[in-house]
Amino acid sequence: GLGLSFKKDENFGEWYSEVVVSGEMIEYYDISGCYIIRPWAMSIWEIMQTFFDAEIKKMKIKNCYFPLFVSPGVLEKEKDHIEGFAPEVAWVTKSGQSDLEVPIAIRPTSETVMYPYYSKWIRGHRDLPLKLNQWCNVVRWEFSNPTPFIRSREFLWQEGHTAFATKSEADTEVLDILELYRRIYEEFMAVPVIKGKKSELEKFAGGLYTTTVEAFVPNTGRGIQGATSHCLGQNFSNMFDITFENEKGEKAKAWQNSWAYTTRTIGVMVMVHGDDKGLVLPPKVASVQVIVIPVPYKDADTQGIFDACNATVETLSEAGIGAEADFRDNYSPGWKYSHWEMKGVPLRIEIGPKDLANNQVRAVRRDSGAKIDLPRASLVEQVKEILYKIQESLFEAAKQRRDACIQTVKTWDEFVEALGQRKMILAPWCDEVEVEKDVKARTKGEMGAAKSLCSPMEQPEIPEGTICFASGKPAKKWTYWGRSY
Ligand SMILES: O=C1CCCN[C@@H]1CCCn1cnc2ccccc2c1=O
Repeated sequence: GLGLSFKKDENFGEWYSEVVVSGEMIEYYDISGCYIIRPWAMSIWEIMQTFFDAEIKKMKIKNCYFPLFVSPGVLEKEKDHIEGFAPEVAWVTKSGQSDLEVPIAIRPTSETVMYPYYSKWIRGHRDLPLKLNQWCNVVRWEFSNPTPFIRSREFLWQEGHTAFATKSEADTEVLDILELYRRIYEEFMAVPVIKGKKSELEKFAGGLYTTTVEAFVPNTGRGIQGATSHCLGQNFSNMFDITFENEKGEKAKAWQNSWAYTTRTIGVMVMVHGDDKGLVLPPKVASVQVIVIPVPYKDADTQGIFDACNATVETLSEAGIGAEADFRDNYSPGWKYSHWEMKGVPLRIEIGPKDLANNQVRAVRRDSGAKIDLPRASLVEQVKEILYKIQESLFEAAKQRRDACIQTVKTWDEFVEALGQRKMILAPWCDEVEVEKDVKARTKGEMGAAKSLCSPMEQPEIPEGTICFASGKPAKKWTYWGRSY
């Protein structure tokens, strides 16, 4: 088909909606906020899942599966945890023609589903640590503008729920998992993220503290929460009576964590790397890393060209490279170039009569458009090297674009100016909830208010006497602020 009708830098929202469909990742569905995840995106989810699942297995975390349905009594057990979220809970009220005696909730998250059983299973300190994870879907009936991958009423995620005898074990795991989330973004998606801690206002209200990896979308100037790793403290073990007899024979409350990343990761990757020709997939998450296109010329040895294409796919596949050929004879080479560029395949290999004669192939990089002639003799090493370079340069380019959007400020006026320039703003803050609420109130507008994104784990030095940009009180920490998704 034809190219995109919207340009990324001119109509970002329309560009995004179009590119996920034209790139064959998403099909729109007749229920608002719900999307079909097609194989081209599902394969990315599976590549990340394979990595993350292997890593948590190394940490002795076990997979399980709890029911989708939540009984109301248990869901509403924790008032302040649920109050802000209640409007998003979807309920089953009928089966067939008849009403259910009691409506049943569909899980928006699984704390209340799982923790009554944690209480039952955890008796003594030898039952700890209990570390479970599940790969599943969750439903949150949100009403703010639905966006494929970024904000949908049903999404896929993993949710880890762990219980420990001591706080220090929980604190350690929170950061171990956060590092895995950083790796998913930076090593696989080639998207730079900032590790940090959420403010009291922005954290998960049911927990003790929330850590996060924050990404940024330069085109919209909005931060986006990439994944979260919460320490729940003993809040839920108090609520659900998850106690154990410690070594001294005393009854003690478990220390818990919960952590998740979702299919939102795919949307962030599309937003950061995509361009006006379509998706741009980092090689690490591309199921097809190399697409081989035959370029026959009149009757010049067409079979020889096809054989060379097959041999190229064979050789690359044997070396563990995701390679395919497009032999469809009802499409021209030019059409195929555009098609596979739209799908974001990192590297294209063209084989025409000249290439055949010179025993070489013509490689074309999706990210830079660079054309490179590769002798067949050293094909595998060269392709591996090029894929490695594509991965690295995508990350470096994204990091440069993101860093160009960061502005450090000291005063309110500088803050407001930077916000107007759609920046991610690093400011010294007094860390008071009322002041954060005040910043939100003072920056309200049709673009949405500014909020705190995170306080980076890597804290720059705060010179003596530094005052908070918003309140003038003594600053306690450097914090990133901005508009967000
Ligand atoms: O993030 C995570 C990581 C995985 C496990 N859950 C935590 C916290 C979820 C917070 N949350 C988010 N939306 C909700 C929507 C409806 C009901 C409850 C909730 C809710 O508790």
